[in-house]
Amino acid sequence: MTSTQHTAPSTTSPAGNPIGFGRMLRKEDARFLRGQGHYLDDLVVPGMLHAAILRSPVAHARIVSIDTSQAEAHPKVRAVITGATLESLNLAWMPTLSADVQAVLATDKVRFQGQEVAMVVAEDKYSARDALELIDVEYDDLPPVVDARKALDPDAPVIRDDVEGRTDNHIFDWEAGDKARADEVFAAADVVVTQEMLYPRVHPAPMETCGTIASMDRVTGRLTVWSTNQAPHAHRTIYALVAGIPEHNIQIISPDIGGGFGNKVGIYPGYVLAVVGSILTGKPVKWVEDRGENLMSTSFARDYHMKGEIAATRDGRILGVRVDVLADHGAFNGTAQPTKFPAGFFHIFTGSYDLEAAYCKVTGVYTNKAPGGVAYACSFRITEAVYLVERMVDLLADELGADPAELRLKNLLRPEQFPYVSKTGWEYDSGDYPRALKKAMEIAGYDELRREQREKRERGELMGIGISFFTEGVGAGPRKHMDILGLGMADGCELRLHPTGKAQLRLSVQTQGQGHETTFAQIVSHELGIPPEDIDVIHGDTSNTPFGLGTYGSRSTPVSGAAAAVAAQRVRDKARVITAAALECSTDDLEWEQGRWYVKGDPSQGKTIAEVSMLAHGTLELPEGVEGHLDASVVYDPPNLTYPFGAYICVVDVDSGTGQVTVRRFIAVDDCGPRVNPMIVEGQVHGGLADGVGMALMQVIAFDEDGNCVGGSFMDYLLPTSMECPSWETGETVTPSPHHPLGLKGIGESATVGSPPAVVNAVIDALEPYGVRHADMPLTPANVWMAMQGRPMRTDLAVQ
Ligand code: PCD
Ligand SMILES: [Cu+]
Repeated sequence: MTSTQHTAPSTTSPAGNPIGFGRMLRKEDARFLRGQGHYLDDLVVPGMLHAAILRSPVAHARIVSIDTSQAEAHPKVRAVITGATLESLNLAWMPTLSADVQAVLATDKVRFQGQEVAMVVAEDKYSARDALELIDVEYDDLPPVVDARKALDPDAPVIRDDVEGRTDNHIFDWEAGDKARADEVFAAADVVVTQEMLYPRVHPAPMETCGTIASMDRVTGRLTVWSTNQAPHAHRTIYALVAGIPEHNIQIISPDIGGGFGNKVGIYPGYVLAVVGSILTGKPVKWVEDRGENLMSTSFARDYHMKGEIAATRDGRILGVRVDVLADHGAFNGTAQPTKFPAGFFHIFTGSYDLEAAYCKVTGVYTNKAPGGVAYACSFRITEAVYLVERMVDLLADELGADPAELRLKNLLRPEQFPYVSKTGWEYDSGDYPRALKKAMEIAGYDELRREQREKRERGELMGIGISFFTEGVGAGPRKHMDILGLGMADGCELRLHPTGKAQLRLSVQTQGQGHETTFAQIVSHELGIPPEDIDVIHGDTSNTPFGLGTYGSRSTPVSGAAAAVAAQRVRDKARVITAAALECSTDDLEWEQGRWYVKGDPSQGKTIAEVSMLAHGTLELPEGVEGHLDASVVYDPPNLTYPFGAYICVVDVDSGTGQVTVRRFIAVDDCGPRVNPMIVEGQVHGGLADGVGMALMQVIAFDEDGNCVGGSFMDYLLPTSMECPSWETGETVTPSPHHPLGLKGIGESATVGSPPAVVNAVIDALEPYGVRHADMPLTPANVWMAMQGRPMRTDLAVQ
């Protein structure tokens, strides 16, 4: 045997990318930046027709009659579908993700402004829209329930009279924690602070709106659905269950997605209608909503009215938190969350602190508003929970006259307490919280900022410093703990190694802009030592990928990322056996270095993964029990959620003349374990911070007294731009998850979760000279101004 000189493996690929983790440009950007992305509305299916939806102009009314004759007479119209059409197909109602039903098209009543009333299918989209105006609907107005706090009044109109025997607007009562113990702790505490607060109704508002193309082949009975959705496999199963189409005859293709943020998890009436339209016309039918439809009718987020209480000793030891929540779920309970958790993971509201007791009660109610309750950048209500506790801690600091940073440092869980079981039953896997907060304070120059603030206050200038510390539980989830509609939350993954050593990774999760085509290739690259550019990531097509529940709740890295790592490890183990056979040695004699098995003590004798792959496909006689090829497939059931955390500090200036808030600095220290691609992680954090500034300062889907949605366009529902955002200052600590094979925790939602309380805490801190204790988001100039006058506003109602 010829012995070649052995050199250490290269840490970069021929294309200059890292082998494994590290900064690299996103593989997908080559096509996005050159206009080669394929979003739903780019797709043209031969013979395709176009659909448009007629929506209710009012929030609550009985439908007296619908006349479609003129629309049907329109020369380009192929079909007009009403609730009556659907009733004949038994499709007028569809199940929601929370065991309720939702009208696909209204039959009896309309229950929110923007609700689907009829669909027109026409030869082009303009004709479809024109024909909507030819439909004549007679409504008999009913009083709407707009204020969630009045939904349970005895004389409130009953919204869901479609459900037999229903006499009120109550959906559920749910509680967590130990009430008796919490009451004891509160009774004995030196200090108790109470505050009511609203996490306003907001909207994920992805850049691309929702839409679908449905094609039912009358000959084969095969349904192909292209849709911009975050969970193609779950959609396939739901279509099978709802429409009774055999699941193997359904293919869901999720193309490039222009942002999801939770908005594209569920199934909307328009999707079902496109399928019906295709069945009726025998042609593919495309339906894409416009911006107003997206904001007015698809899943909103939050809308939690919370009453928080925090108990502590006089010297600042936090003893307990209690909270009572009124959750506005709109007209149908369409909340997307694991079955057992009607209030999502809200009971993580104990935050990052070592408490003695905690208790929460959540009551869900119907109102005449759009349904949903989606986890917009929030692992199922964690955003609300973090906001609650971080506001309460600041209120406590104010009450005690303590510095909010000091108070947090005093009460944060200590590293030696992990794994830590919270008072509401969560097992936090790992963390070093004080280190993260100290690091953020160091980057911010905290003491210096406080000195600057004191000086400014003397001059009458309003400057505020806001802190928030958050813990999330992401990566849903262990099948022993959670499911969605009875489906467990494990993810499948398949890794194929081609003879030449190039690979293909097939995932059940679905990227929406997060960069999975890059980071998942990096995960495999990390385990196998092959260049990331040689690993093709395939997703978004149910016929070409293994089953899994999709991408939301920052679950891709914790669940599918683990699946990919385990698959790669299996390939590596198999490669070891084949290398041993080829080199005629024992597997025990082999040692691994990046990308290669070699003989201990003789590094020149070895085989790279590419070489082994060729051998595995070749004629080499393989040992007993070893199949040819290196492929591996895995289903990963996570043992626990992963618990990323972070410490954020926001610095604002408030104009005392106008109430205008300027976010001057924002420091974000995040810990998501090791970072697969630090550039992508920073991008995720930047995006989430901007989201947080938007929610804190400018966004709310508000309603007037008639139930009109005041926020149905980007003229009213404002998105933050770089003009409203500072240059973000980021930092990191790294605490690996002990149960994830690579220690990875999710990051996708962290910044959206952690930033709103930091901004609000900063604004309230700035308003201290005015004695302001609290004001609800969004802290618009008007709202800040009113708070300064001692007259804080109801931000959810457009009429005061
Ligand atoms: N450690 C670590 C982690 C992570 N990572 C990365 O980062 C990202 C993210 O991740 P995650 O955390 O896992 O997550 P996911 O699952 O992937 O995703 C999801 C998320 O994501 C975020 N982000 C984003 N971005 C973009 N661009 N777009 C979008 O849409 C979005 N969305 C949002 C949301 S809202 Mo929900 O749905 O609401 O629940 S949830 C969510 C990816 O790529 C990964 O790989 C790394 O690197 N490292
Ligand atoms: Cu939430």
